[in-house]
Amino acid sequence: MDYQVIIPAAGQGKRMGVGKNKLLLELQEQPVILHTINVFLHDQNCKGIILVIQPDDERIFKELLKTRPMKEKIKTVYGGTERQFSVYNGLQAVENTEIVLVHDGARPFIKLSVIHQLVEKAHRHGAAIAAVPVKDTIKKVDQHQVMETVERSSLWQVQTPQAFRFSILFRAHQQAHRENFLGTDESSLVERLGYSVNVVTGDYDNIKLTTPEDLYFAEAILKKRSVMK
Ligand SMILES: Nc1ccn([C@@H]2O[C@H](COP(=O)(O)OP(=O)(O)OP(=O)(O)O)[C@@H](O)[C@H]2O)c(=O)n1
Ligand SMILES: C[C@](O)(CO)[C@H](O)COP(=O)(O)O
Repeated sequence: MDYQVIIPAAGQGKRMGVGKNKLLLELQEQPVILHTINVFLHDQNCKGIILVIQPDDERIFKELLKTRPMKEKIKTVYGGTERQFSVYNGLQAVENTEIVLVHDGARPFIKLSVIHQLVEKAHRHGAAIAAVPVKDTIKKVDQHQVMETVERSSLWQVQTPQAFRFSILFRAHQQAHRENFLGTDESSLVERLGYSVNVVTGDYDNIKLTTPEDLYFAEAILKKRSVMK
């Protein structure tokens, strides 16, 4: 089943602390953002990629994409000050698709099998997200004091991709915009409209590169993959 994907890549990478967009850092001699985009470029079911960038990064992203095969699938738009605003800008550039995915540029290890399950679930149910069960014990803490140990059997760590019928996600973003609601993922906007969201079991390798130690994990994942090839 065909789909289009919005890839938000307009963040500042403040928690990575490298003084530039972390998606331009290299993993095995290739910028993080290319690892992410390549997955979708090579997927025949992906009919369009909306890459959301900061104006300051435009020149460098254009240069990176110049030699990519099938680069005509990529449309570039500018992002906003928050991830949600970047995705909203991306949504406005999507044309003619039943299913739209949102996938963080900062998650370069997404697998095609998960993408395809999400697309099918979104087609059938309207909304689907990738997530993995929480592995640690979770506690609520206030000022370094434990308030509560949370029952974890129903807790899942949510990732991207998140897949939706375009009409649902667009409406959810419009409503969030009108009501000044800011969520940390797309699903939270859709949940507010009363839709149920399907959960596809993702992959613990699908990490988001957020803080410096994530780069070590990323190198380890790439190494494991090259050994398994
Ligand atoms: N205004 C923003 C903020 C984030 N993102 C993108 O959303 C994804 C997930 O965000 P996060 O990991 O929080 O990235 P940053 O915002 O760059 O990180 P930080 O919060 O540490 O500055 C990243 O691919 C990032 O580029 C975006 O497109 N526009
Ligand atoms: C959407 C997301 O990847 C789900 O885990 C995440 O919430 C985005 O990251 P942020 O750091 O909250 O912007």
